[in-house]
Amino acid sequence: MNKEQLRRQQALEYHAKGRPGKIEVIPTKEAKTQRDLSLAYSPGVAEPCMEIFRNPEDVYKYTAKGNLVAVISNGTAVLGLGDIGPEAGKPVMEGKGVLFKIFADIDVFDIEINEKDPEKFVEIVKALEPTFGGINLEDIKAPECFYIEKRLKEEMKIPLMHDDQHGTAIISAAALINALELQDKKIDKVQIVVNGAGAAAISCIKLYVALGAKKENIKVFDSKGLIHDERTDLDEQKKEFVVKSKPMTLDEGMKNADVFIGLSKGNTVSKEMVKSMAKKPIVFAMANPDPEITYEDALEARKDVIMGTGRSDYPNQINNVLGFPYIFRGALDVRATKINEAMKLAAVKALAELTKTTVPDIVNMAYNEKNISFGPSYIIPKPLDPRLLSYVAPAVAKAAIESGVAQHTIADWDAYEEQLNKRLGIDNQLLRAIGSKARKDPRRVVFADAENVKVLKAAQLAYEEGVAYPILLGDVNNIKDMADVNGIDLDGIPVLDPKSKDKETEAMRQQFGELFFQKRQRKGLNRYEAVKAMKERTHFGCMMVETGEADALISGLSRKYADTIRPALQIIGKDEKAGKIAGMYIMLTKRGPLFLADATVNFNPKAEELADITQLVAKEVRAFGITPRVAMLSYSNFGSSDSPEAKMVAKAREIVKQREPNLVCEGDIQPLVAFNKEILKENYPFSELVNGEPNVLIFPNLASSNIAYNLLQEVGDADAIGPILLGLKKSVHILQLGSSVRSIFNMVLISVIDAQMKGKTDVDEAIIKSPWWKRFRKVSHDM
Ligand SMILES: NC(=O)C1=CN([C@@H]2O[C@H](COP(=O)(O)OP(=O)(O)OC[C@H]3O[C@@H](n4cnc5c(N)ncnc54)[C@H](OP(=O)(O)O)[C@@H]3O)[C@@H](O)[C@H]2O)C=CC1
Ligand SMILES: CC(=O)C(=O)O
Ligand SMILES: [Mg+2]
Repeated sequence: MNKEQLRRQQALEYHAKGRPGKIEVIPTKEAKTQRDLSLAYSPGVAEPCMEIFRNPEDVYKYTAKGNLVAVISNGTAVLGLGDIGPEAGKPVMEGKGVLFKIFADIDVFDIEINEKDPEKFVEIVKALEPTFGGINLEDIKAPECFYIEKRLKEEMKIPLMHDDQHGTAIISAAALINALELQDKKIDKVQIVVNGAGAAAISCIKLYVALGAKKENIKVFDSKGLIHDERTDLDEQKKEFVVKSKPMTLDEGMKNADVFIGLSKGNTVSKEMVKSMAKKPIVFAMANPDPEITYEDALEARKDVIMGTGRSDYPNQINNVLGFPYIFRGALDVRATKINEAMKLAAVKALAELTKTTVPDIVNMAYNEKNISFGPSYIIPKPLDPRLLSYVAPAVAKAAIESGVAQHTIADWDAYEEQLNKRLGIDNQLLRAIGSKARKDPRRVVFADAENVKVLKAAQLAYEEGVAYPILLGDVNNIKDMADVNGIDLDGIPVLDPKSKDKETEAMRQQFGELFFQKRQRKGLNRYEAVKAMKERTHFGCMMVETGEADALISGLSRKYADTIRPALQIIGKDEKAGKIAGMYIMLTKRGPLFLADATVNFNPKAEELADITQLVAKEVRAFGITPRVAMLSYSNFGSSDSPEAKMVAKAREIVKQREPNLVCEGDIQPLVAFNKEILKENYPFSELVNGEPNVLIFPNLASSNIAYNLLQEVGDADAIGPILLGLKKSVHILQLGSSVRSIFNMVLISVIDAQMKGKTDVDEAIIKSPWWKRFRKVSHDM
C-alpha cells in the first residue's frame, strides 16, 4: 500500500469506526430521574416556553440558541472537489462542527440542504433563525453564494458568514501582510495573480484591495483563463476584476508576479511557473485537499519563496480554520447582529500580530518542533495554538461593540479572556496567576538534572519569561553540547558541575560536606562519606538551598522519588511548625483547579496527621490566591459508616475545625456528595459545602489519593502539576519521571512561589553578593 492509499484507508476507518461520523449530541442537564424528566420535558418545559413567548429575548436565557451555530451547505463546492452534493459534503460540515467545538466551545448542528435554487435556499435558511445564534454558510459555489449571503445578511438578525469567502480572506490577508513584510514588499506595489474566481478568490481579492492592493496590479484567472475586457461570459462579481488585456494563459500571467493566490483546483501550477515569478515570490496554493502546487515543488523551484497551503501537514497552513471558531465566538459573546467589515479587519490584525509574539512551548511540542518563530515558514499562527481564542475572539467582539452591531457589551475584558481560556478546559487562569506571582519576585532555582533537554528548555523558558534565575548542575560540556544541538540559548544561565576538579568547586564540596557531616554524624555518616556525597547533584543542590546560595531546588526527573526526598529531608529538613511533610497535586480539570493530597508521602496517616496535611494544603492554596474549600473524602457521609477508616476522617475534620474554625472543611464525605449541590441541599443542608464546590480534596490514605490523581489525569483528561512537596523548611520539588517541558516549567513556578513563602531574601541583593553567582555567570558566559 502506498502512502496515498494508506491515508485514504485511515481516513475512511476514522470516520466509520465506532459511532459513524464525528459528532453526537450530549445533554447539558441531568436527565436521569423522573423528577429530572418532568423538568426537562413535560410538564416543566412549559415554563420556559411561556417565558420566551412573553419575552422572545429569553430564548437566549432558557435554550442553547446563544451558543449554537448552523454549518449550512448545499454541497455545490465542497473543498476543491466541486459539486458533489449535500450528502457527500456532510463529512466536511461535521468536521467544521468539530473544529467549532474544540477550538471555541461553540456547539454546531450541521445542515445539508438539498436545494440549489438560491431563492429557495435563502427561504430555508431564513426559516432557521429561531434555532441558531449564528449561521456559517459553507461550500456553496459561486456566483450563487454571493447572492445567498447578501440576502441572508440583509434579512437575518444573527451573525452570518460564508466562511469560504470571508474566513479565507481574513486568514490569507493576515498571512499576506506578514509574508510581504518578510519579503520586504509593499502591498500597493506588488503584482498579484489569482487562480480561481469563485467564492473564496473574489472575497480574498476584495479584502486585499481594502488593505491597499491595486486592482490594476491583479490578474484573475478562472477555468477559462484570464478575466479580461474582451470576455463576454463574466458574471457581475468577475466583471469587477477585468483587466485590459488580450487572452493569456496562467503561465504567461505568472511571469514576474510577486504573489500567487491559488483558490481553484489542485495541481494547476507547475514548477516552471513559480520559477518565472519575480524575486522573493509569495505562493499561497490554498486549494483543498490538493494545492495548486505542492509545498515541496514550490520550494524546489525557488529557494526565496514564501509558501503556504491549506493543508495541516506542511508549514504555513493558510486555512479558514484559523478564523471561523474565533470570529463566531467573539460575535456570539456580544450578540452581534452581523459580522461586518470592522470585525473582519480586527481578526486580520489579531492573527497577523499573534504570529509575531513568542510561540509558547506547548505549540512547539504540539508540532514537534524546537523553536517556531516568525519567519518564512511561520507567517501565520498554528491551528493548535491555544492563544488564538483569547487573541482573536476579544478583537472581534471589541470591533463589534465599537462598530455598533453588538447587543451586549463586555465591561471586564480580563474576565472575558479568563472565561475564554476556561472554555478550552486548559484553565490557564490559575497558571497565569501563578506565573505572574513568580514573575513579581523571581528566585534562584537549582536544576539538579540539567543534563536533560527538557530541563534545559524549561530553564531557558523560566529565564526568558523572568520567573526564575536558573542554576544548572551537571557536566558543563555535555550541557553546552545539548544546548547547541537543540538550539537552546543558555546565555545568562550559570552552569556548574559538582564533580568538577577545579579548586573552587572542591572547596565548596568540602564546606558543604562538613555541614552535612555535622547534621548526620550521629546518624551513620562519616566525614569522608559526607564530602563524597556532595559530588551527587541532588545533595549539592540541597546544600546550595540550605546555605542560601539558591532559593529552590528542582530534582527527580531521572531518579527515584525516594532518592531525591532523602537528601532533602537530611539536609534541609522538616518545617517543625508544619508538623508533617506531604505531597500535593494540582489537577487542572474542566471544573477548575482541584488540589489533592497526600499522594506521595504518608501511607496511612492518623487523624492528627491528616489534620496537619489538610492545614498544610489549605495554607499552600491560599498562597495561590485561592480560598480553600476542603472535602475530606471517604466512602461514607457524615458518620453514615462507623468503620475505623470513616471515623478517622471525621475525627481529622474535627481537629481541623478546632484549630481553624474559619476554614471551610467537610468530612467524612463521598466525592459524589461533595460535588453535588442538590444532594447536599436535600440531604445534608448543614454542610459547609452547600454554598460551593470543594477545591481541596483530602484523601484518607496515600493509595486512594494516588489512584484518584492518576485516574483524573488519564481518564478525566486533567493536567497535573506536582507533586508539590509541602512541609519542608525550604523549597524543594520533585519532578515526575518523564515530565514534559511544560510540567517542568510549571514546577519552576511552584518552587519560586514556595521560596517566596518561605524566605524573604532579596534576590537581586543575594545575586550580586554571592561569589557563586558571579562564578556561575562567568562559567556560563565562557560557554
Ligand atoms: N485554504 C482555505 O482555507 C480554503 C480553500 N478553499 C479552496 O479554494 C478552492 C475554491 O473554493 P471555492 O471558491 O469555495 O469554490 P468555487 O466553486 O466558488 O470556485 C472555484 C473557482 O475555481 C475556478 N477553477 C476551477 N478549475 C480551475 C482551473 N483549472 N484553473 C483556474 N481556475 C479554476 C473556477 O472557475 P469557473 O469560475 O470558471 O468555474 C471557480 O472560479 C477549493 O479548492 C477550496 O478547497 C476554499 C475556501 C477556503
Ligand atoms: C477550508 C475550506 O473551507 C475549503 O477548502 O473549502
Ligand atoms: Mg469550505
